[in-house]
Amino acid sequence: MKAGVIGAGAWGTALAQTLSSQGEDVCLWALEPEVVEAVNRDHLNPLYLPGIPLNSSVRATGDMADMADRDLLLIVSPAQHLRGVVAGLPAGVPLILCSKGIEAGTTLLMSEVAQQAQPGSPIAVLSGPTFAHEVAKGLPTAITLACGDAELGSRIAARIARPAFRPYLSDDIVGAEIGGAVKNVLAIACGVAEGAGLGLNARASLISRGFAEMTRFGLARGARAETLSGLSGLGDLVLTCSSTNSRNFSLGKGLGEGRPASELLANRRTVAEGAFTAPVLREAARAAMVEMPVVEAVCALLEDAAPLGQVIDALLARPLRPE
Ligand SMILES: NC(=O)C1=CN([C@@H]2O[C@H](COP(=O)(O)OP(=O)(O)OC[C@H]3O[C@@H](n4cnc5c(N)ncnc54)[C@H](O)[C@@H]3O)[C@@H](O)[C@H]2O)C=CC1
Ligand SMILES: O=C(CO)COP(=O)(O)O
Repeated sequence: MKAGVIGAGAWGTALAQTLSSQGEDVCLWALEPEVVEAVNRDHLNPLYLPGIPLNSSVRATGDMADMADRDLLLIVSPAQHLRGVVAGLPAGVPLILCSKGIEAGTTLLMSEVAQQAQPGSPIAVLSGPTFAHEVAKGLPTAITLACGDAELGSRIAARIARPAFRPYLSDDIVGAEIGGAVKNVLAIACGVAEGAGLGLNARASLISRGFAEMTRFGLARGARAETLSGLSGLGDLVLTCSSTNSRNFSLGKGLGEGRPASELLANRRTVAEGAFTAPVLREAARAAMVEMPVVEAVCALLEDAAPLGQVIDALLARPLRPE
């Protein structure tokens, strides 16, 4: 069994570590030569997953040609790079998409992008409440594995499951993807509430009303409600909206403290996907006639379109309505 992991950020490295823990031959593709060197020489990824010793069986490469002999590929690039990355892969190999986002310019989900870039490759989506450093340490984690082909999904689930890493199978790819993409934007909103000192009631309201937005949008795009209330939707929303371990929550916290988005986003090495997803989600929601006021508010702050106080006041002044 030879798996390839494409993308050696925190999540790709954690997945490579988990997979390699039970005899899977794992080859990890990294963009940065210094990551390739550090993984192969020191069994560390100090750039993206500092302080976690990696299994010596995780081998890194900077050459996509090394993926030619892999029979399973996990795609863990930032969402906006997924199209380019997938286009360079060998054809016909099952792809597990682990990136969370919606493509700018097309408003396509990652599975739709991958289908365009590699039309012959079977696709599954892996998404859920999974902080990379916890998974890499072997802490207990449950995650959704969505696949339209039940037999392939079962085989992949059995192959990637580990004693403390439990995939739950679903056939709702769209639902799994929408939960993961939307929760990142809502985590920015919850971070804003934290940074601006709005209190825990405000955070709970944002999680709950944000989940209503996620559900409205998901249903409009063909997701199933039970997927959105599962690990890849509500589960990941709760995780990401409650901890500064989340890059999206931390970004929001900075915005809530009054720091400009341009400063918070400049020169960062790690990805806060919600910042890229927010305007694309707004565009897709407007096109589908779905109201997403929390998402609209996050966009206004990211675009520096209105002062923080005004954005908060506008949300609070919305007409009263039934829950
Ligand atoms: N970190 C986490 O706990 C989790 C992350 N994810 C998702 O996984 C995806 C990757 O995130 P992380 O591993 O956290 O990334 P990261 O923030 O740790 O690292 C950034 C990654 O982007 C890559 N990158 C930068 N420019 C690129 C380019 N031009 N082409 C291809 N790759 C490029 C870097 O090589 C690096 O792998 C994101 O969509 C994220 O939402 C999903 C679950 C958990
Ligand atoms: O997706 C994640 C956890 O499931 C990671 O969240 P952040 O990208 O906000 O750090």
